[in-house]
Amino acid sequence: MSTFATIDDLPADSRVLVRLDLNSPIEEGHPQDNRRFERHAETVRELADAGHRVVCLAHQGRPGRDDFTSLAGHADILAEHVGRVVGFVADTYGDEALDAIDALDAGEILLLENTRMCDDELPEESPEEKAETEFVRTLAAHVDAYVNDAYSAAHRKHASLVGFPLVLPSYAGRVMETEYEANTAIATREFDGPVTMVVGGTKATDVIGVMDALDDRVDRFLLGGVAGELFLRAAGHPVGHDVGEMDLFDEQWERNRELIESVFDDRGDAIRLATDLAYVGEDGGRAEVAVNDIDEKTEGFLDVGSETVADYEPPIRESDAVFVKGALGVFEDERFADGTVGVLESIAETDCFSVVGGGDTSRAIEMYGLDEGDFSHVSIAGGAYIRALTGEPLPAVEVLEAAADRQ
Ligand SMILES: Nc1ncnc2c1ncn2[C@@H]1O[C@H](COP(=O)(O)OP(=O)(O)O)[C@@H](O)[C@H]1O
Ligand SMILES: O=C(OP(=O)(O)O)[C@H](O)COP(=O)(O)O
Repeated sequence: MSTFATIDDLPADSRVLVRLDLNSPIEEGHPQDNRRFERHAETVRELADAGHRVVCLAHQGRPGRDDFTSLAGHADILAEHVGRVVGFVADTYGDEALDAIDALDAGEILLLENTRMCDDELPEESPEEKAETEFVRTLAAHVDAYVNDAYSAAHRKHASLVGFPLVLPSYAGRVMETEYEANTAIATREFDGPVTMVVGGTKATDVIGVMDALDDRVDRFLLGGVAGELFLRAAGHPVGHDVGEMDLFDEQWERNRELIESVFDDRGDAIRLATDLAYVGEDGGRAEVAVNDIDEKTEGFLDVGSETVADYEPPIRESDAVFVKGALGVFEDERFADGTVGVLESIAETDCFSVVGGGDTSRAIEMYGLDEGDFSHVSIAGGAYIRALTGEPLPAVEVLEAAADRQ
């Protein structure tokens, strides 16, 4: 059981700052609806129905990346799920934001601009330093309480996640409560047979550190996505080619090279890498190549190949538990969905304990008509849930717990 206070403890008629995680896939500049909106809408609706004035904070993407956008479109999607108007101001803590907060009536909802557009938000610093920032001090003076519902971002020491609990009465929202409880129970669960982790996606920096820390809990790792290509590089294959403006490979390789090589040296026998990869062929369709036939780094690989999908099926079938973090390919494009969908189908066919995590990855379940009931738990958290598996505390949860002790 958690030791934080929840919104059941929130005093009546509060003006409350609520941190959500609406970080979503962006297509042609527009956020795509996903289960993060649906889940957070429950907390927001409950607060508004109870007569609180609700000021929402959230982030989208990372500066310099294509997915770094305004939250204007997010407000519309959130409103649809909540069933109430959600006002939006393109400001984080300036006069426009403060006037809109002050003008809220009971039951009204406001979403402020992307927290990462504010300089105080991102550098990872201690909660004490974050609590001193102008962003936190200014907003805190205009509200009565803080609610953190963003379990999926709780592994980040950003101002909107760790600063407010030091200066405001603080509570966990419904998503924070349920995700915390589910993921903590999973982290402490014992399994009799082999435990497998499917590791993919773009955030290699997050997953490689966790692979190292999960040394004694996971028996084998099945790799794909950007993380998988970085390990293929460590194995001497010339893969991992940056396409467009997204610097996914070279920067992450430089940053993690030593760790990747050391994890590979220590756990090489537990790590399964793709034996073939898929790319855009000359006719614009999906083409595949065996990893051993790749001589130079000329292609951007967007999925694992069909031989790899077949290779990954037996270890999944023999597992007692399978954890998924990150997609094995760019499944949003049907041509490159085979790896992600193939692995999810293999898991769905077994009766092992299974968890699928990640805001993007969990979306593949509904996009490709898989049945959520075939998985033990589908989490809207990715990095936070695998961090929880290591037993390491999440900074944003720790400050909520400390706040409850003081309240
Ligand atoms: N080889 C690849 N190159 C570029 N993007 C990839 C590749 N493989 C997977 N992806 C992308 O990874 C995304 C999921 O990454 P990530 O954010 O790490 O996971 P999640 O949000 O599920 O935690 C998917 O949207 C998918 O398009
Ligand atoms: O989407 C998120 O994490 P996830 O991709 O690990 O699920 C969170 O919003 C954290 O975002 P960040 O990884 O850009 O800090």
